[in-house]
Amino acid sequence: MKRARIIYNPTSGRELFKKHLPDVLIQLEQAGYETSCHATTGAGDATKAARAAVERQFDLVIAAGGDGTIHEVVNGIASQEYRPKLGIIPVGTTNDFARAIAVPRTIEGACEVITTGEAVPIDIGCVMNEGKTRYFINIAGGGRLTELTYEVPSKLKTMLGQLAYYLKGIEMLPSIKATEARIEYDGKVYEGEIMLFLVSLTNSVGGFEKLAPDSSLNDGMFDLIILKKTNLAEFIRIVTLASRGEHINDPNLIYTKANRIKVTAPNNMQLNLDGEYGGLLPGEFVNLYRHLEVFVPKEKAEQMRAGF
Ligand SMILES: Nc1ncnc2c1ncn2[C@@H]1O[C@H](COP(=O)(O)OP(=O)(O)OP(=O)(O)O)[C@@H](O)[C@H]1O
Repeated sequence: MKRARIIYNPTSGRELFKKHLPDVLIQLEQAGYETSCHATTGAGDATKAARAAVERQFDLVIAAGGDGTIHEVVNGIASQEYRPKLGIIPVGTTNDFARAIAVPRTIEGACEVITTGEAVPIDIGCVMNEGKTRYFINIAGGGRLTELTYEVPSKLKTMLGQLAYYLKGIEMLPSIKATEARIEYDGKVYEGEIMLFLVSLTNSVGGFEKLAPDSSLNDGMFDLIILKKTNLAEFIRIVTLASRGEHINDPNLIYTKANRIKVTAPNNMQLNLDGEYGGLLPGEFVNLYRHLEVFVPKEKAEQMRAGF
């Protein structure tokens, strides 16, 4: 029998996962997995639990939580030589990664993807900053706006879900200022004031499903977005365009693919990794080609093979 380890965050989203755990265990048992569980206790615990699952050579690690939990689990696995397959049960607030790999946002549906879907290799982002190596699965970014994701209190997210981010975004608008940065990408350089930069692995970021419309999960390339300095009115106009995927040809924006990206910023720019604080820049980003096998629905696996 194959062995699976569920790492779940009991505080994720609307805090519903634990109630469904017996059903999940039955579904996995029927699919041939002997399964055990770990409930996370706080920040960083999912990384430790994932590392322990690697050491114990589990075949499958299931991250049940929001993007923060998935991020932590990936950070426990990605640096290791033996990497168990990854399953996702999205019970968080935004669940960007689940949306990007077409995993349904019901517990039963997500479990079915693990039991009847296909494990496909996908790219993982790696960043070296502050003398550490960290990994991300969805997006890295810098600039004042990207800091709002970890300024939204957990209680507010439990109560309001996605709306909490929008409220925080509106509250922050007047304080969004441009910052100096130098961004080197595959031999090219942009230097100047920017509102934000994003290094994306998927097309689904912060609830914006068309932010990086050309992104592919397994082409070994990041989608790099640099938003140059704008005034507030321009900024709001571009965000509105971005919600419809119509921003990429805007002259205030650079949108390109790159495999290696180096960012330096003189003013202590913070790095956001999958919605979590990821230390200070400078940093260097490398795309790890097809580094981790993740369960996706069969149709999605076929699409990916066809190059979508
Ligand atoms: N027992 C716990 N109590 C409090 N916080 C926890 C606990 N376990 C994990 N955490 C922290 O909660 C953070 C956020 O969790 P997670 O991403 O799963 O849910 P979310 O915030 O509801 O969703 P999203 O990230 O999609 O907005 C994790 O990064 C982790 O550090």
